[in-house]
Amino acid sequence: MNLSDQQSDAFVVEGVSKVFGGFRALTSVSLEVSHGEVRAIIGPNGAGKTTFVNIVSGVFRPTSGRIALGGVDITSFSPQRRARLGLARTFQITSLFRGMTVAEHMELAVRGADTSGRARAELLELMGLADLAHREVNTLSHGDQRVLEMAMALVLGPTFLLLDEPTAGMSVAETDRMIRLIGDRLRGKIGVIIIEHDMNVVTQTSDIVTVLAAGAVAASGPPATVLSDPMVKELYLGNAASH
Ligand SMILES: Nc1ncnc2c1ncn2[C@@H]1O[C@H](COP(=O)(O)OP(=O)(O)OP(=O)(O)O)[C@@H](O)[C@H]1O
Repeated sequence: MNLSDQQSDAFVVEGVSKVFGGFRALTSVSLEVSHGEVRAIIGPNGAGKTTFVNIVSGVFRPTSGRIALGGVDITSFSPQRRARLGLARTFQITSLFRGMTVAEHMELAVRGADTSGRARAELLELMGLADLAHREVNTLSHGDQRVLEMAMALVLGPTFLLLDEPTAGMSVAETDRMIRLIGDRLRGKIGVIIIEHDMNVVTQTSDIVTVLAAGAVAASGPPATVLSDPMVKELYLGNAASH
């Protein structure tokens, strides 16, 4: 894969490696996510998922390799500059402010950009949060808080959204709602990269699953194929080394 050959609206990771001290956390990871695609990244503990998220979002620089968004090489861009180019993200740990309302969080999320209050209200409506606009966030359920974080990430109209374990800590009903939001509201409209442990979520939301193991891509393909692959099952059972 060559950055100059890529589809211009795709998100491209090309030969990315990351070394911490003497430890190689990622080894030549390459993937390409199309606009409108939902891509799940899975892998057992320690596979390199968090390192991957931090590199994609601009928290870490890769030791080698490149990242491009919409034909622009963003490898050296800060998280803020990536966001301005259309790459939004949510975090594993919730990052809301107690005492502030849902609507105030949406204002905070636009960071002074020229967006209308009406557009923000429509987004809240779309995400099922309209009735909660004037509630303080600490009075919301965990599920509503996570959906608000997603709405905040969407407020500037990103072309790609990175979701870091969006269903972590959710009840079954909350998880089902998140699956519907990703499937109905995001899929086909923007590119989504979802880091997820729940295979039910992966199966129901993603077009393609990429499996990371020991810092490298071990498999990639449609969820039904990848999740039934004996090698992938063994990775999760922790006995891949015996084969
Ligand atoms: N800052 C760091 N310094 C040294 N080693 C690190 C650092 N960050 C991560 N690692 C190592 O890199 C490997 C991959 O870690 P990473 O957190 O990316 O995996 P993960 O797939 O997110 O795991 P989990 O699902 O358990 O969160 C691990 O062996 C980890 O110990």
